[in-house]
Amino acid sequence: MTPPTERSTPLLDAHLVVDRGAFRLDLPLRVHAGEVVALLGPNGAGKTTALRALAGLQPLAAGHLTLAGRVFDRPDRRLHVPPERRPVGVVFQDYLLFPHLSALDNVAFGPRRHGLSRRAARERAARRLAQVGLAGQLDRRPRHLSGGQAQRVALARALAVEPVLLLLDEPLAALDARTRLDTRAELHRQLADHPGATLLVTHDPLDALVLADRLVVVEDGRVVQTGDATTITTRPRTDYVARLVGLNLHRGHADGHAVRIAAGVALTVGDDLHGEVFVAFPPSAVALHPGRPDAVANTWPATVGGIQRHGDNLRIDLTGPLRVAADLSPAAAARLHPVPGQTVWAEVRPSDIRAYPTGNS
Ligand SMILES: Nc1ncnc2c1ncn2[C@@H]1O[C@H](COP(=O)(O)OP(=O)(O)OP(=O)(O)O)[C@@H](O)[C@H]1O
Repeated sequence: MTPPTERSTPLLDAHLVVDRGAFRLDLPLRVHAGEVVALLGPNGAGKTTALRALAGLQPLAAGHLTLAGRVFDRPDRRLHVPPERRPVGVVFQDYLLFPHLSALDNVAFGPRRHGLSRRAARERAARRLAQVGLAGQLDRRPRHLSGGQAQRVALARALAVEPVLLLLDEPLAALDARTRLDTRAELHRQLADHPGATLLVTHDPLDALVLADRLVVVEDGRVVQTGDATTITTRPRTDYVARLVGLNLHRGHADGHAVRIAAGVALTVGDDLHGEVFVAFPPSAVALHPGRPDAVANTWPATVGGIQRHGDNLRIDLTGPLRVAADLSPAAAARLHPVPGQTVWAEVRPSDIRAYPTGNS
């Protein structure tokens, strides 16, 4: 989609404040027409709570929720519109299809409730199912559908009410790896055609990166980072995001090209910066040597911790002044023979390190 301008009015404009016991979700959220936003975060971050609040299943403690200019939640004015009166379509993680209804009647259910005649609702449902490639499966009950087909029925059902806001809760989590790949591509096509706002809740970074225009990362009920896929994957701002995108991340103090990271470790970086910075580099950029290498910059002594297989390589966790993951090719591993507890020297080339200020996101 064309990126929305900063000034255009978002279709979804919300500030979700929800209390669940000791946990508080405090999440500003704006999604424009045609935009797909992924809400990404670790277990317990508050993703499901946000989704339930948007659907109207969870009352807000404070804040507001506006869809296409209409207010649906304003606790300070005691305003709360119940789920069934919201222009919201939801694809639940396990789809929640009605087992006793055919695919067609599952999809026709929403339009019927919105007042369409039985015939009009079934016509719309048939059209929706055809759009997701299920024209031949209209009469099938959910138990006779494959996982991928059930997912598409659930999507057709959510879209059949022509929602202003489409909510997807881990939409591919229930599928096996192969079906996931095909269904992800299919879902991407369907979302591109959806004129409303879409919010995708997931803890799978691949789903978020493939399906979303923008990512909002939450940890412990708060937004920790937001941006497009490139920003998130190249400039992580928390350990969680760095792990998600497979980068080593450290904070340090920059003085030109030199960044002081920890006691005794300073890294030379390509970027010329001053003040507090993040430095990020991939495990594949870390070379390991049995003794001190000749390179003058960016070497430090480290201790081999855990060793795991990582694709064709070995992933080594290094302890010492910097906790860093390093990937060793089979050839490099054969030369080094890493064993836990072994002392090695780590080296990263300045050109492989990205440095950026901690201040703005
Ligand atoms: N019924 C409840 N009562 C009290 N606290 C709850 C309840 N349900 C969830 N919580 C708390 O709310 C917080 C957010 O949970 P939530 O399910 O929204 O996270 P999530 O990001 O969706 O996690 P997951 O990826 O594991 O589904 C958690 O700390 C959890 O302990």
